[in-house]
Amino acid sequence: MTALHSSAPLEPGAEVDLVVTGIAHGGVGVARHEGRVVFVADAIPGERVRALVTDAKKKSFARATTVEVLDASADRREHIWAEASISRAPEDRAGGAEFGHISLERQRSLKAEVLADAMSRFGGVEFAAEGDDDLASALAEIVEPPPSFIDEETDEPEADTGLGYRTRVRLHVDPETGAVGPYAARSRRVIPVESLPLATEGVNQIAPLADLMPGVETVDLVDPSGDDPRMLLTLSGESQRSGASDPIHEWVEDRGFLVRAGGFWQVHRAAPAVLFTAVRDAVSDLIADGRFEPGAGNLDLYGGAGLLAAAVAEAAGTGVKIATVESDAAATEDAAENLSSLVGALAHTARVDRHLADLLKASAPVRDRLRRGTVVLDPPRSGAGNGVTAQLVELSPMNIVYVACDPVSLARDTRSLRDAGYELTGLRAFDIFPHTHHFESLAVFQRA
Ligand SMILES: C[S@@+](CC[C@H](N)C(=O)[O-])C[C@H]1O[C@@H](n2cnc3c(N)ncnc32)[C@H](O)[C@@H]1O
Repeated sequence: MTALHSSAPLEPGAEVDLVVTGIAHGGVGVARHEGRVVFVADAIPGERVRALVTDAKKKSFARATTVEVLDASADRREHIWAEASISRAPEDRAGGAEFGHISLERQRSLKAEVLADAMSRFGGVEFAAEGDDDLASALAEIVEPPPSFIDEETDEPEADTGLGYRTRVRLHVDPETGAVGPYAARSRRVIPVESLPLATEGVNQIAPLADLMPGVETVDLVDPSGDDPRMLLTLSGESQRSGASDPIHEWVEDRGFLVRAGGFWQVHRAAPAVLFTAVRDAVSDLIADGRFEPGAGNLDLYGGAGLLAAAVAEAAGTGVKIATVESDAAATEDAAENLSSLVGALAHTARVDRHLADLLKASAPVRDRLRRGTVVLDPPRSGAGNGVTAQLVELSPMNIVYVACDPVSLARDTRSLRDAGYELTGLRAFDIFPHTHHFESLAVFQRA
């Protein structure tokens, strides 16, 4: 039986037995079958699994999904979401919790491996163990867990379950049946589910999981820290979401932010505070090293509603000069409001590449102020990219504080910045998407 599976050809629909030896970007295991790489979903490095081949078009690699665990890892757990478990057929598994079958500690060490591997292969940065630590334990500490919340009933810190954190969830509607649910992993098939274990209680209370919603395309559930949870609907064939521009309030510790219901806001209920604090601390370190000038041309690129510019101001004082650049006009309006207590803050609606192109044509005194400045950037998943990175290098700010949600994009941009003479002086990572393969990183670069 095993021998038959082991030698089965790699073609869609075939089942093969695989030994999973590593983890790849995207949260999939890496195995080999007759010399060819196979990316295996729902497995853990160290396991032997039987997997269904789902895609074998490429010569260099194939894709497969675990259907049975033959030798389980000690880190395998019952999936946190019954509807995403491997007891279901691959096409019936809910997507969005692809690490939900792994212990939280191992999830974090796998994320650390992905970061270290990306930094080594694309960024030219090798992770080294410090002191008596071996590399594995040094790596294990790179990805920091989110802080515990205090349970309002017991006044004790909540257990670290990695559940109940998403304040934003998008559900989809099956165009034929009207059923509402998440997409299946790697497909656009709507999977009806009984609950959303990664989402907050507020999101779960309003989630229309048992309803049929014909004529609706997407259902966005939003649970702001300062307002009641709400649902934004996109009707079939329309691009606007109902209520998307309604103002809502978010709290980051004791600081209030105005945001649009449909605008960008960090997803984990702890994430705004985690990233605010990390950027504030990075800027405080630059100040302590005499490398930060409050009156220089400081920038918060991809600035959203101004969360990270506010973090810079918390470290550098309310007299800091800083401009946010954001393509969404409504988010820029919110940033202007959120930063209104800072006399030196400006909020621009612009694409970052276009804004930087304008700055590069500015007068010599303006260019000099920008050269003495610090750039914070928090781009979408694709990263700054070669174009914006080249513009940053030409602008040549003293420091770059880069917040990244994709480790490979960060690593690629790290190489460009290092090649241009920037030194990577700090790197942290935060597990603010538990039970998924995602995590956030913060890298600090200093001009030599
Ligand atoms: C990851 S979010 C970060 C927002 C903000 N820093 C925060 O933490 O709330 C990225 C933001 O970049 C904006 N954006 C995406 N592409 C852009 C571009 N080319 N130029 C300017 N802003 C862009 C999005 O609208 C979004 O608000």
